[in-house]
Formats: sequence, structure tokens, C-alpha cells
Amino acid sequence: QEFHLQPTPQVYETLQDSIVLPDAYRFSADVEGAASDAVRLLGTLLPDHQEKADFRITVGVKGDKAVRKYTRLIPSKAEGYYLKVGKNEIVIAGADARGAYYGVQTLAQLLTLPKLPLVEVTDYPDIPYRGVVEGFYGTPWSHEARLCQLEFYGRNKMNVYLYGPKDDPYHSTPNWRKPYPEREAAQLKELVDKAKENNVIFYWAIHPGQDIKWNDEDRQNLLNKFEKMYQLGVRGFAVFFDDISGEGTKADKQADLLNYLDDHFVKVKGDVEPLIMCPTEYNKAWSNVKGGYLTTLGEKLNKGIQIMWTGNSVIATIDRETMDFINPLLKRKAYIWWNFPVSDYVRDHLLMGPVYGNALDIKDEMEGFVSNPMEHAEASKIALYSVADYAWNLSDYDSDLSWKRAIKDLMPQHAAYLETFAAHNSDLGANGHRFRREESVALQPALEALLSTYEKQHIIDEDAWRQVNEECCKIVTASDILSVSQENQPFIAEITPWLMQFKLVGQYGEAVLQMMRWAVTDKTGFETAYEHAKSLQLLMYKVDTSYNQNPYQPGIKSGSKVLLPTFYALFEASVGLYNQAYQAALDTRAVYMPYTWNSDVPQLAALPVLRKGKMGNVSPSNEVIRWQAGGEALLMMDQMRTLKSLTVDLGIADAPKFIRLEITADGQRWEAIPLQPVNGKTRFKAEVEGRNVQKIRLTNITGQEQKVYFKQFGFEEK
Ligand SMILES: CC(=O)N[C@H]1c2[nH]c(C(=O)Nc3ccccc3)c[n+]2[C@H](CO)[C@@H](O)[C@@H]1O
Repeated sequence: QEFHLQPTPQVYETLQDSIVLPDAYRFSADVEGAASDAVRLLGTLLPDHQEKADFRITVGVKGDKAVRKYTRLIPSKAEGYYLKVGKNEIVIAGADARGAYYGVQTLAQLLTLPKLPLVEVTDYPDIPYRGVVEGFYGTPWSHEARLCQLEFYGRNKMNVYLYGPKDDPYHSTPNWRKPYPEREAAQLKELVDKAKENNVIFYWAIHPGQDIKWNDEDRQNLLNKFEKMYQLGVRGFAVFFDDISGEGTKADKQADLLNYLDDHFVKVKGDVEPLIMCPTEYNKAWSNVKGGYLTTLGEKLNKGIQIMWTGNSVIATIDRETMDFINPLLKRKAYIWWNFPVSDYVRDHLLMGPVYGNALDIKDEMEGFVSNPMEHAEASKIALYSVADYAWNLSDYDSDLSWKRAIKDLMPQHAAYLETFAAHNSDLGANGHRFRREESVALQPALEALLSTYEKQHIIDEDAWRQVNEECCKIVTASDILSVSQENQPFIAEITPWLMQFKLVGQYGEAVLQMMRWAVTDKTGFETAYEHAKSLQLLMYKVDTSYNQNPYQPGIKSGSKVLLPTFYALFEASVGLYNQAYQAALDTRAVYMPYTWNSDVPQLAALPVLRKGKMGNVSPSNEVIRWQAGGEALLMMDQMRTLKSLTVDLGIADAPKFIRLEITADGQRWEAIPLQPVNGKTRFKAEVEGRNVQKIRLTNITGQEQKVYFKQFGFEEK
């Protein structure tokens, strides 16, 4: 991969020549002036300078005497810079202090090359504010992770970080009025200092809306909290009104409060960045234009206050139509809160794929573009690297090239292995926001060809088979090498459960490919591969039910959109061919299922059992079930399992009179469990908390047929 500056500069001219930076150079800069950050950073890159030397390094900001003769070359854009590496000089001239700092960051990248290329770079950001909003639900980032993030933002020319983790109790209800405890306060101060060191504006956000009172007391509470944060060094403040209900959602009250804070805090302090707010109606799908919420904010909010927007829906890519809708309503350019790669609504998936889908022709429509990341800080860097690339220079952005560079930046030595992992771990899976991403893009044609030919013609597309087999080998290899890599241990620690699953997916693919090979040609070979595939199904189930057991989307999913579903289909097809060829009856189920359901009640017998994490549910039936006298329904576990809860709803209020529920731990001794009413209607729960169970049985004990509605039969394991 050839050398490429990050983010992609606006204008980059190389003179097809290079120099070896001399040990001695003469330095001219106003070290105490506006370029002091740039000078400080430069000092970490170069040896000490010497007064008398032929090579000259000049650093300054527009207006400084040192760079006066380059004035016309400095872009007149905020945070812009001119960088020249010549035979006898290096010049870094910033449009402002941060521009000079960015010029040195660019030089830092050039200095990683074996020889320093002769270049002229004229560069500046398209979007004024670029960075990250730590605004997700779930485990907030650790202090160490945040320190590392801030250094990453400085390197990638991201200039804002908004601290707003939903589960920080001092950011949101119940403790937003309280000052941080000493330890947390000290850590926040350290973050503020680290942000300044990396030329990142640290915004502290507050999320008061769920219980705010529109009175003087809470106004003062907000001012007091802002003052406390100001004392810690915070110079950027935000107020988030997202995901709240009730009184706090009123636009005029929100606007009055924000204007009050703007007038009595931001403007009074004089050294505080523009106030940012996230509205309650923060996306088009949820907005009610006629209701006037957005127009009220647009009309009433002081012009200097920036207003966030997630797009046409909560999770959406941003395009011109999006901006043409919202900017007129807000009477200003919206500040985009981009909900990617956040995964707090798909916690069993990692979003490691390219950043794509945002328009490249809207650079003049956005005030800010900040990404809401995953709770996995290091893993988020792949997307964040490309967000930095996009927001700096939209028109030159290439999502795939940027993605490959992002991977190389995160793990230079093991980039090839990480790319294999990232390529197959990018989609979110089915989710309530219906936001999906491409996955396994490069392998997809071979997978489709292999499956289609095999399913339709029962023959193997040899070229496709070879490609898929090679990829499976790569997957297994990459998983092992990454899992023991010392290159970025915090990152590996984050993704290890997914590496375990990914390896199993690769091995499962290898076994299924062998099953295909031998289905009708080598009975013993097939049976061995089949048994191996079944064992891998169980191993994948164990990983999925052992790690990341959060209460929302428990488990570990890998290759879930294309790779694994294809392997499942090939498994079923090959077993079908084997069974046909050898008049056998091997289980064709491709996915391990710990629960089996059967019944002698005809209408219940075929109901499927679904598993999500540690919850099992028999699919409900919409028809009237004619349950014969003594009819039974049996749920069997693959092994003894400990239950947490069990719920039954047969659509009749007196179910306990008709149906007996029993459990057994050994398959011999059965114990009847009383059904307790749950909602005073037709739903009942059985007291099974902590009980070890191998089978659960429902029996019609009335001696005559009963007509019921099979609305729910669900349980959860401990
Ligand atoms: C502005 C915003 O996206 N706010 C939150 C947010 N809110 C939602 C919702 O979907 N909120 C919601 C859903 C249903 C009912 C009320 C609120 C998603 N997100 C993000 C992604 O999960 C989450 O990270 C974020 O903190």
C-alpha cells in the first residue's frame, strides 16, 4: 500500500525527490506565540536545533514575522496550513494555531518515511468541527481508553470530543446536579489536559432533561455544575435533551434555558467554545414539523448555539436531502451526531467495516460531524479513522481505501489478518433501526456461486470451492495470530470473544466444504466431517452463550450476514444429499439448538423453538388448539440446565385447571409446578428460579379435549 497522508489533504504536491533530514537545523518561530502547540509537537519529532546550520525550519501562524513571506500560500480557512519540505528548509505556516499544529502532524507522518519527500501541502478541513461524541448506552470507555483516544484524535486532525456517556450518573439523571466525586473529577481534569495537548476541544455534556425543573433552582444547578467543570479546565459545554419524556421536552423551555446558559455563562466566561445542544426531536423520522419543536429551536436559540442532528432517522447516513430538510428549520447548519459505529443496540456484533454512504457533496451544509462509537474504544478506531478522513476532505474520500488504511494504522504488523477479520465482522444483524452494512463483500460472489450451483445442480463449482476454502483457512489463521498478538493488546482484549467465534466459523466452513466434497462419494469421510461440523455448531453455541451476556443483545456473532448463513445452507444441502444417497436420516439442522420440542397434540407438534441468548420460546400459534385429553407437550434440553423463569399463556384465564406443568432433572422423577397468575388475565409463571431441569412437560389433565390458544411458552436460563 503506497504512502498516503491522513486525513487526505486538499492539495498535495510531491516533487519526486526526497532528502535525509540533517542533524543540524536552524529554527525560527515565535515559541511563545500562537504556534506554541505546533512548536511543542515539533520538538517531540526532531532533535534539538542548532543556531548555525544551513537547513532551516520555520513554524508560525499567519501574521507571525517568521512566516510573513508565505502569507499568500496559507489557506484562508480555519485550521488550514501550508507545509513545504524543500531541499534546505521546512516551512509550516498555519492559518491559526490549530492549523500550524496540524501542519506539524502532517510532517510527523512524512517523517515516518525512510527519506523525507520534497512536498508542498496546502490543506484545511471541510467541516469545522470533527470528532467523536462518546454518547452511547452501555459501559462507558475507561479512563485509559479515553486518554488513548485523544492522542488518536490529535493525530487524525479531529478537533472535538464530546463526553456524554449515557450511563455516567453524573452526566445524566440522577446525579447531573451533583459535582463529580474526587477521583472522577481528577480523571476528567486529566482528560481535559490530554485533549489540550492534542489540540482537541473537550466538551462536557449534561443530560438533565428527564427530571429537570424549569425553575431558577435547576438553572442555578446547571450553572453550578458547569462552573465545577470549568474549574476542572473544561472549555466546551453541551446539553443533550435526547431520549427523554415529559416536561423536559418542551422546545421553548429548552431554548430559554440554553440562551440563559449562553448569555450568563458562555459569553461571560469569554473563553468557552460555542454551546452545543442535542434536541429531543433529533432525527426526521421522529420530528413533527407542524408541532413546531424544531422551528421553535431554530427561531429562539441564540445563533451561536449549535444544534445536533442524527439524520433522517436515529441511525442513518447523511445526504443532501437530509441537510436540505433540517438546516432551514434550525436556521443554521446542523451539527451531525452520526450514530456509527455505535453498537449499543446490537451488542452481540462488532462494526468493523468501512465508513460509507454519507454524501460527498455536502461539505458546506454541516457545522460539525461527530461519530458515536462502540463501547469498544480500540475497535471503534477503524471507523473513527475514516470519519476523520471523510470530515476533513469529503470530495476525495474513498471509503474502501480509507478502511484499509485505518486497519493498517490500528495494527501495522498484522493488518492483513485484521482485514480478514474486519471484512466478515461488519454488519449489525437484524435490528430495530433496520440499519445494515455490507459484509464479506469480496467473498460474496464465490459464496453465492458455490451455494447456487450446489443447491440447484448438486455439483461443486470448483473455483468457488477453492476460493471459499482458502478464505476459511485465512480466517482460522488470522483468528489465531490476532488472538495472541502483542501489537495492540487493549484492542485484542476487546475483540477476543469475537476472534474465538470467528475461528469457529472458519473451521465450520472447512468442515462443511469437506461434507460437500464427500456427500455422495465417501460415506466415512462425510460422516467424520459431519460429526466435526456438529461439534463446531455446539462450540459456536457455547461461545455465544458464555460471553457478552448483556441483557439486551447477548452473545457473540461473527460472519452473521453472509458467511455463516451460506455455510448453514451448504450444511443442510450436503446432509440432504447424503441422506438421499445412503437412505440415511442424519439431522439436517445447521444451527445448534439446545432445546427440542415435541408433542402428541397435532397442532403443537410442529411449532418451532427459538433461542435468543439464554432465552427459549416456542413460537406461538394463532389458531385455536384442540388439546386432547391427556395430550402432552414436551420441551427437552440437550443437557440439564438451570432455569431463571418460565412463562405460559394459553389464552384462558383458568389454565391451571386444565394444564399441569411438570419438570424433571433426570428424565424419571417429575415434579408438578404450580402456575401463578402474572397479569390477572391469561399469563402465568411457574416458580422455577434456580431449578435444574432436563425436561418440561405440559399435560391436559381434564379428561376431555380443551380448546386453548398457544400464545406463549417461554423460559430463560440462569
Ligand atoms: C441522539 C442519540 O442517538 N441518542 C441515543 C440514542 N437513542 C436511540 C433510540 O433509539 N432512542 C429511543 C428509542 C425508542 C424510544 C425512545 C428513544 C438510539 N440512540 C443511540 C444508538 O443506540 C444511542 O447511542 C444514543 O445515546
